[in-house]
Amino acid sequence: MSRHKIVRTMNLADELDDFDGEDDYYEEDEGMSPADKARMANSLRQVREVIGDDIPTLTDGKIEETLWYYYFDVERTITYLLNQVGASEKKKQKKAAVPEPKAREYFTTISSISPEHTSPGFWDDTPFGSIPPGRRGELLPPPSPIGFRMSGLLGGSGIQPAKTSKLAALAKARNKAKAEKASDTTSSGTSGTAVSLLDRLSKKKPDIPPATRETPASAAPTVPNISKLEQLVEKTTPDLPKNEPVHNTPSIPGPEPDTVLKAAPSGFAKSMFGKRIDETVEFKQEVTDTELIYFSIAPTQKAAMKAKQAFDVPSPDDVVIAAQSQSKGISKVSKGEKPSSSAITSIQKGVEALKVADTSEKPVPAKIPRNKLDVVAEYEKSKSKRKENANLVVIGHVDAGKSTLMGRLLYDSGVVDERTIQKYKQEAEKIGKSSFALAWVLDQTGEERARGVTIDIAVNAFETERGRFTILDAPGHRDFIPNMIAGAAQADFAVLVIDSSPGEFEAGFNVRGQTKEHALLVRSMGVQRIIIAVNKLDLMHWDQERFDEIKQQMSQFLTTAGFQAKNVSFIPCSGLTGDNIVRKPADGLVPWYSGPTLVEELETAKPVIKAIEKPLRMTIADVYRGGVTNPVTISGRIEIGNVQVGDLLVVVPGDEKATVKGIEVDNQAAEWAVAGNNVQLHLAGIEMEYLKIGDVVCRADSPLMPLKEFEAKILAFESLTPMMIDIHRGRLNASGRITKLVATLDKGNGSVTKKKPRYIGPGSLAVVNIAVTGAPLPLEKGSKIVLRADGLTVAAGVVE
Ligand SMILES: Nc1nc2c(ncn2[C@@H]2O[C@H](COP(=O)(O)OP(=O)(O)OP(=O)(O)O)[C@@H](O)[C@H]2O)c(=O)[nH]1
Repeated sequence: MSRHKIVRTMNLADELDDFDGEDDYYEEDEGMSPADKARMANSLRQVREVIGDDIPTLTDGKIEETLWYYYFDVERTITYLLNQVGASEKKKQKKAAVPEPKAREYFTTISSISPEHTSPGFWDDTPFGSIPPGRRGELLPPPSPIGFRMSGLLGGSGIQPAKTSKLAALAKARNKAKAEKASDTTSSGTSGTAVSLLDRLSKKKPDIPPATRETPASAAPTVPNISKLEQLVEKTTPDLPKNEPVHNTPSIPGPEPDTVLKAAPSGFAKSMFGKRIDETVEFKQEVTDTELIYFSIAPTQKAAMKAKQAFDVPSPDDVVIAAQSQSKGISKVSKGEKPSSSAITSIQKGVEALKVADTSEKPVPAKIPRNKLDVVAEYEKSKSKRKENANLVVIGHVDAGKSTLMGRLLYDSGVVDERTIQKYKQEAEKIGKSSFALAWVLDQTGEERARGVTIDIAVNAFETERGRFTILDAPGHRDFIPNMIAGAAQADFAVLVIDSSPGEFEAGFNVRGQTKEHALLVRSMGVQRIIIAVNKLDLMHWDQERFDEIKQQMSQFLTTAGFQAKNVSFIPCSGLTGDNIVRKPADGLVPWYSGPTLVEELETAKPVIKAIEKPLRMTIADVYRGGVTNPVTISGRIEIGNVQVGDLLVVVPGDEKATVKGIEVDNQAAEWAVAGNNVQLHLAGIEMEYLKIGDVVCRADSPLMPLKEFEAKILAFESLTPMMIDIHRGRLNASGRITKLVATLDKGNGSVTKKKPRYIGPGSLAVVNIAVTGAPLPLEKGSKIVLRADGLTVAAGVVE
């Protein structure tokens, strides 16, 4: 799988180390960067100007901590402090008059605090995020918690636990259950805790057995280094004929030159999807001209070159897709052949259909009953008449401006009208969040609006002359990563939004930020094309240096994360002002930029070719009652295959069947739909309770067989041991356990480097055995999965 080219030929840990720079990691321990400090001083002054001495006990430290929590958002900090801390002061004063038992206890604690620590200088000697243990228990509980993590922020004692969203509460409950299970596990000799790769890098590296230790990389290469390397790679990589695709089966006529891929699967691809060599073999490295250069340059440069080279060849996904496109030609040739269906059970056929990377086998042509349409032929006929649909997932660190940017895009492209925006503005002003009016186009729930964060994926669509785009606005907050994974699983490409304002890019890019995790995740889910929207440049007076600085750091990281340079582009923009989103910036505003707007860039991104001939697979994203005529409706994106009115479907897990009564593609009634379409299927003959979000619908004659236990080839992002995990596949999210570490594999050729390892290090490719805790899951060979533990994404991989 191409996504795992992330670390195809390199040590991911070392690469992250290189590109983060040591400073990033020590930053966590040593406090804020100079830029953060300057921003903090400025923001503190602004807050003080507004609040003055209204809240006598409000220390600069508390303001600073709140500012830090809100990433220097002065408006939100003031709102919070006035509403919450101010209110608590008043309550405290009232309570002091008639102390109740609880309040007395509370004041006893306070009175025991040494005088120097109760003064406004309480925080003066305290670095952010590093409260001396002696002072921790002495902080005031938040009187009226405002939501997730607030009690943590203000050192809440738990007297009044923070209100959490349903999602957060669920996550909390799950984590608690997981922790309990993990402690059971630990007592039986296995560790349930994932050691964060980033933590590992930020601190002392643990002792790694010599056999698995990899060469540490040196300092981060600079952009000039990269471009020199790119030139070297270009010089030394044999030229592939630009319009001549290289296929595994060269005799089969291929698809259009611009839609096919240009080389055989890479070594890592073969490792990820090919057969495992079950012997511990000696790995003889093929030495090419390019390899020879590697040996004469620094390890980091070598890694960067390898990454570039790795992603300049087609991914295994691409190879499969190309082969699948070819299969149209094959089916024409072999139409007269007798299908061997009698010998193969329908389940096997389903699994066979998803067989990855074996493109030499001729697929058995689907038998089309007399009264049924040949959907593939219909699709071919209709192609020229309809606009291609592409799904784009919008990702990025919390508050980077994703929703605002997409709200702006929908507004400026006419999807949302002036009246609606005005209404949102007024409503937002009422609750003191006027700057969020555009974001409200996407953040529709009360909770999202009140908290100013996106929780679930918002789906919207807009059209340009060239194409139709479905936007999946993913939440940036780390608590909602599972929702973000669900969005990424349905995406053709990604828009990564970066906040360019001082300290914000750094906050998103460092260890705790979501910029890197999101980028790695979307790549892991198979997304190849990424557009970086360098946002909020209005706050930076459209400073070219800042844009270049972000571009340089991001390019280096994205190359390491497995994106080919040609699939990465950077757009300077401001979602709030709308400059360079749909319309060009005003004359003279950005003199140094003459490139495309964000929408123009989106139009150049081609949707991924889908396997439409294969048996149907669609994960249910939503289930609802559609009225008298359409009693039960499911929605989702068809991942593989096609569907037509009259098809008999089966819902997996389980064997409940339903007939397709009607289809809507992009809200338009249709007779059929193919992979890549966002659809609503109106079903007959099934009750709603048999349809669950995350279930997979298949054609009844080609179902998949749910799995209770399976082997997966995974790329570890964190250290893994036999441990409790959450298994994610799009909307599906279930708990399970890594029961066995089967082997670690060589990333170059897939051979086993170590059988039954004691642990799997970050950046390693490995085979593990996974047992599902509850009911079997609708997974099959080739299903892409993400594994999470303790709130971290610990691995991504593919079911073997
Ligand atoms: N000056 C300026 N502010 C912006 C811009 N884009 C967004 N903002 C502000 O940044 C804040 C956060 O914006 P959102 O759009 O909610 O951010 P988000 O990334 O969608 O947030 P989550 O979905 O919760 O992660 C709001 O106050 C916006 O008004 C911009 O281009 N310029």
